Amino acid sequence: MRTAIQVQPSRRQPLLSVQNLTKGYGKTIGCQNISFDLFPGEIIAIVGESGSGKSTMLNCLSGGLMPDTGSVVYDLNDKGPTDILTLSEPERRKLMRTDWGLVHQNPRDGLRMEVSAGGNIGERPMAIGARHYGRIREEAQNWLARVEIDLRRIDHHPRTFSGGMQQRLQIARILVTKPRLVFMDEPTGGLDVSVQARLLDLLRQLVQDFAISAVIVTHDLSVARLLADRIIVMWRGNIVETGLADQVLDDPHHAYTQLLVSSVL
Ligand SMILES: Nc1ncnc2c1ncn2[C@@H]1O[C@H](COP(=O)(O)OP(=O)(O)OP(=O)(O)O)[C@@H](O)[C@H]1O
Repeated sequence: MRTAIQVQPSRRQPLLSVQNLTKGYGKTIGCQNISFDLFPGEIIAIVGESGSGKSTMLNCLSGGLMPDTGSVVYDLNDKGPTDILTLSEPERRKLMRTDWGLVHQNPRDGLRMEVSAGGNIGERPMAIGARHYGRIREEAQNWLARVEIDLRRIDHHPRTFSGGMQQRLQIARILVTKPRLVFMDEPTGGLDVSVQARLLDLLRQLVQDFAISAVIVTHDLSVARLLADRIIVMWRGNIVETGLADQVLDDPHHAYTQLLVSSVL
């Protein structure tokens, strides 16, 4: 597990504060009364079985879905704590391009498949004003090296890459602008076990190097153990347990968490 920044939470301002987030689909509960704070540099994993409400919650946080009730207060660089649900669509899009990033489970949803690997990495810097071609290309090369992709592939399209390479490229595409908050939806899902292990090592290194805060949705408890400082367990749309990652995994209190942990063992 990563070492959390050792500052008393009560003295720190949360980077993200989620209060009473609820989203239903007709009579079906998506997620209900979700509240938690995420502090700067912290990684939270949201775990739970299929249908427990993880994606609904992540989509409400990252702007893909409008919740029925609740607030998502983010400490904006220029304005300070602001409920992002009150931002206009262009303001939200700008936030997603700059201070936030979203890593999709399927890299095809996060990459532009008809654009070269270098072009994929250069897009976010260009969107926030980078114009010098040589510097953008150099930055793309640096990021390809960081995510262990052969620099000779810089002009190749991601569709010619393996699944693991595509996922690493998607991560480079997001992290190049050093977002303060990254949402990840099953970042290692759909990959072979050995490819998953390599990706997890890489992710752990990158979040440490760049002091990134992240909310990671995963049904894989080993991903949560390796990357997260804290774990939130969801069941039937509700949070049933939350705590330090090792605590939750080694000494689960709620019967559902106990079942989840024992099913992996
Ligand atoms: N678009 C939708 N329309 C109707 N019901 C939905 C929709 N999306 C999700 N649900 C329901 O909301 C509940 C939570 O689903 P959600 O996809 O958020 O769970 P999850 O934990 O992310 O599952 P998975 O890991 O399979 O993605 C489930 O009962 C699901 O059937």
